[in-house]
Amino acid sequence: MQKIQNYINGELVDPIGGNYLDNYEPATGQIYSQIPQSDHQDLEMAVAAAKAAKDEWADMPAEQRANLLSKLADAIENAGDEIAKAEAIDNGKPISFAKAVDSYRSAANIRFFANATTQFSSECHSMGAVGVNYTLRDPVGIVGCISPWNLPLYLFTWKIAPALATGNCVIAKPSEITPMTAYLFAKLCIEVGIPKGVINILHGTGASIGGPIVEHPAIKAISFTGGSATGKAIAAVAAPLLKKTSLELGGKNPTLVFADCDFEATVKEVARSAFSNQGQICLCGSRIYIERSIYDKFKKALVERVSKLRIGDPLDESTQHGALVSKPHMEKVLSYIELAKQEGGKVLCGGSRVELPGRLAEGYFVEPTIIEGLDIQCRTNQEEIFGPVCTLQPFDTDEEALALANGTEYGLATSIWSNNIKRCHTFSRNMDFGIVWVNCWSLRDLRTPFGGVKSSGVGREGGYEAMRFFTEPKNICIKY
Ligand SMILES: NC(=O)C1=CN([C@@H]2O[C@H](COP(=O)(O)OP(=O)(O)OC[C@H]3O[C@@H](n4cnc5c(N)ncnc54)[C@H](O)[C@@H]3O)[C@@H](O)[C@H]2O)C=CC1
Ligand SMILES: O=C(O)/C=C/C=C(\O)C(=O)O
Repeated sequence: MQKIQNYINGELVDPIGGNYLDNYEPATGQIYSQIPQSDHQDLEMAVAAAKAAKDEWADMPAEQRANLLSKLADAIENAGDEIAKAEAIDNGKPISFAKAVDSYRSAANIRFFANATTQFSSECHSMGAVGVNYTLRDPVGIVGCISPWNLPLYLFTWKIAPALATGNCVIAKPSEITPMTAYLFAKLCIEVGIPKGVINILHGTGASIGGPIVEHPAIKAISFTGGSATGKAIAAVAAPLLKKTSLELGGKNPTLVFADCDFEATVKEVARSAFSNQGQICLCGSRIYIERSIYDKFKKALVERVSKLRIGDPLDESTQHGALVSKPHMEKVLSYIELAKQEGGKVLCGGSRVELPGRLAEGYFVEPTIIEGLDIQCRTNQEEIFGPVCTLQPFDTDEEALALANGTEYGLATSIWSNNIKRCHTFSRNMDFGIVWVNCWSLRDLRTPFGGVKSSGVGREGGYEAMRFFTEPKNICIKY
C-alpha cells in the first residue's frame, strides 16, 4: 500500500515517530494509502529547515522568486490530469470537476502570485518640505498554512502561493482526510528546484501536528481554512501568542431569487451553487429564498434539474455528483436530513444515501437533497451542513428577504438574482457578507478580497490582501 511522506528540507521523508494513519477512498469506503501522523519532532525538523532557508528566500530578487513560482505553476499545469485523478480518488469528487476546478485553480493560484510578486509595492508619504515616510513590506518570516479537505490542492496553494511570493518560508499542513495532492505537490517542488526548506509539508491530524504548528514560537502567522469551531480554537491559541491569523471559516449562504430574474439561467446557476462539489464548498448557497410569485414554478424547475444530476463513480467523466469525503461526514449530512424532517421539513428530492453496485457498494454517496417548509430559526437553516442539502423558502417583500438572508451567525457569501439594478445595489450594501455575487455565483477574480464576516472568519485572502497579511509593514521616516 502506498505510503505518503512528509516534505522537509527539500526531501521526502518518513515521520520520525513512525506513526501512520489510514487514508480512505470515499467512493469505495476502502483504505488505499497511509499518511504520516507527524508530531513535534517532525515539526522541529521543518522549523530548522525553514530557519536555514529564510534569509536567502526573503532576500532573493522578486523576479527570481517569480520565475521559480512560475515553473511550479507550469509543473502543476502539466500534471493537471494526474492531480485531478488523485483528487477524485482521495476526495470523491467527479473527475470532470477536479480537472476544471481543482487542477486548474491550483496552477492559477501559483501563477497569479508569481506575477503579483513583481507588481507588489509599498507606500510613500511625502511630508512636503519636512521629510518623507516610506513603508517596507518585509516577509513575516516562517508562517503556517493549514487547509481543509473540500478543495484540497486548490486551497493549499491559495495559502502557500502568497506566503512564498512575499518571501516567507512555509510549514504547511493539508487535511489528513485528503493528503494525496499535497504529496504530489511536494514532488513537483523538488522537480522544479524550489530551494530546500522554503516549503515544508507535514501530514497528520489537527491534534497531532495542526495544534503544534499553531503553538510553535518560530511560526509567526497562521492562515487557516476550515470549520468555524476549529477556527475559534486556533484563534484562542494564537491570540495570547500575539500571532497574526487569517481565518476563512464556514458559511450558511443565502441565495435570493427575485421574480424579475432571468429564469432559466438562474435555475441552472442556483443548482450549481447549491450542489457543486457535493455541496462541500464554503461558498455553496444552502438557503434559497424565492419571491412568492415564482416560488412554485422555480421550485419545480430546480427539483427537475437537480433530480437529473448523474450520481456515480468519481473516475467516470460523465459523473456530475460524486461521493462525500468521509463516512463520518456522510453520517453528519444524513443526520441533518433526519433533523430537517423532525423540524417539519418536506423533502422534495433526494434525502437518502445512494447504494451503487460493484466497487462502489460501500461508497459515501448521498443524493442531492432539496427541502421546503422550514423557517429561519430551525437548526437546519442555522447550522452549516456542508453537504448536498439546501432548503427553499418563499418571501413576499424586500425587507423580509433581507432579514432572512442576514438571519444566521454566518456571513461569508451570498448571491442575488434580479434584473432590478437599484435593488441589487441596495441589497449588496445592506447584506452582512464578505462576498456578494449579483446574477452569478463563484465568479472569481483572484485580485479581490476573499473571506467572510461574523462566524465566517477574520481577515481576507486573495490579491494584495493576502500579500499584506504575509508581510509586516515597517515605516521609515526621514527628515530632510
Ligand atoms: N472551507 C470550509 O468552510 C470548511 C468547513 N468545514 C466544516 O467543518 C466541519 C468539520 O470538518 P473537519 O474536517 O473536521 O474540518 P476542520 O476545520 O477540523 O479541519 C480543517 C483543517 O484544520 C486542521 N485542524 C483541525 N483541528 C486543528 C487544531 N486544533 N489546530 C490546528 N489545525 C487543526 C485539520 O487537520 C484540517 O487540516 C465540516 O463538517 C464543515 O462543516 C470543513 C472543511 C472546510
Ligand atoms: O477561492 C475560491 O474561489 C474558493 C474558496 C473556497 C473555500 O475557501 C472553501 O470552500 O473553503
